[in-house]
Amino acid sequence: MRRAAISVSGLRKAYGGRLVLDGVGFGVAEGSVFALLGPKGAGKTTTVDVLTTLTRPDAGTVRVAGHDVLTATRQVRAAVGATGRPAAVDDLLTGRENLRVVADRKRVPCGDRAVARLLERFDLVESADRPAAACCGGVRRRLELAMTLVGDPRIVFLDEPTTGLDPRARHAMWGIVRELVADGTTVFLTTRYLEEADQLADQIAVLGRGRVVARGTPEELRRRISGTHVRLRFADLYELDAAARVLAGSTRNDAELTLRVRVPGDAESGAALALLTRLDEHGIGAREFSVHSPDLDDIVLALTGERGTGHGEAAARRSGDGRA
Ligand SMILES: Nc1ncnc2c1ncn2[C@@H]1O[C@H](COP(=O)(O)OP(=O)(O)OP(=O)(O)O)[C@@H](O)[C@H]1O
Repeated sequence: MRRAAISVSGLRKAYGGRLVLDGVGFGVAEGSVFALLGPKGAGKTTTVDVLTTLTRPDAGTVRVAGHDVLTATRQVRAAVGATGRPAAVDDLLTGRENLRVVADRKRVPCGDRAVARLLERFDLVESADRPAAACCGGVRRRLELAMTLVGDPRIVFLDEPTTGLDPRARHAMWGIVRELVADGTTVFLTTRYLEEADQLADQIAVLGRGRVVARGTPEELRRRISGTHVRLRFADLYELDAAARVLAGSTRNDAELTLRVRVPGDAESGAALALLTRLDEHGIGAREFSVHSPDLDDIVLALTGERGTGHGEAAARRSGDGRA
């Protein structure tokens, strides 16, 4: 069992009489990736702010890197790096200068060498001497992350690290997060993309109405709402009838000539193939098939009754077509 990098229990925080966090609790194992998901205004940023000592909790116990955030603020700050306000990129400075400013603030020994290493590691050498304002989104995000990692913090907080990035830059960022974890860093992530949490997180906590409403691995969460289904489309009503008889319990749509079949959330990759094989054994061929996984909106809605912010962007949707 790995040690806890972060442990939170009974965390409460109100703003002007409005309770934002109402007894939040979770633990994050050292060297793991933890994702905090929740609809807009659920309190994700407030939680991160408490964990990084930017905001004082009203009640509860919050320990980060073994230190209490209220009584050992300095030690917590020395152990963590966070994207967002404290590491904000200065547009007028170059990437190298931005990194140097953070290194000086953190009193990192041999600052120039540390900066050069980070530029190299984050593929920022080419753009190092350009003003940050002239850099594209992916480069800026890498710079922001590099600034977060000045001084080699043991715990890194990433607030929506890939929002607004194109798929290539997003995948590059995922690679960086994986490298960090391979080096033993603990990553605390907030994201609106279920796919991102899926790809990166060992554990996910869903915040809703000021509480953690669900916790588990991405697969465990999927299973809880069991929304995964396979959709099969047939050439005509005759085939649809035959398939519906074979796949008892499926939902049919005569107008679209489709069958919708629920599958366990943890077996989706083989689910379509298994269904197609079963139909084939009865001499039935499907025109098209697609596997639909629940997205963040589905999960948040199912668990909290609140609509999330993913707008379906996060849908982990795989589809294919072909005859069985
Ligand atoms: N400094 C503050 N003063 C007053 N209210 C605040 C303050 N910070 C946050 N809030 C309120 O607390 C609630 C939770 O905000 P928070 O930013 O933590 O949510 P979030 O889950 O990060 O949302 P988002 O996805 O929009 O970033 C919101 O209703 C917000 O308006």
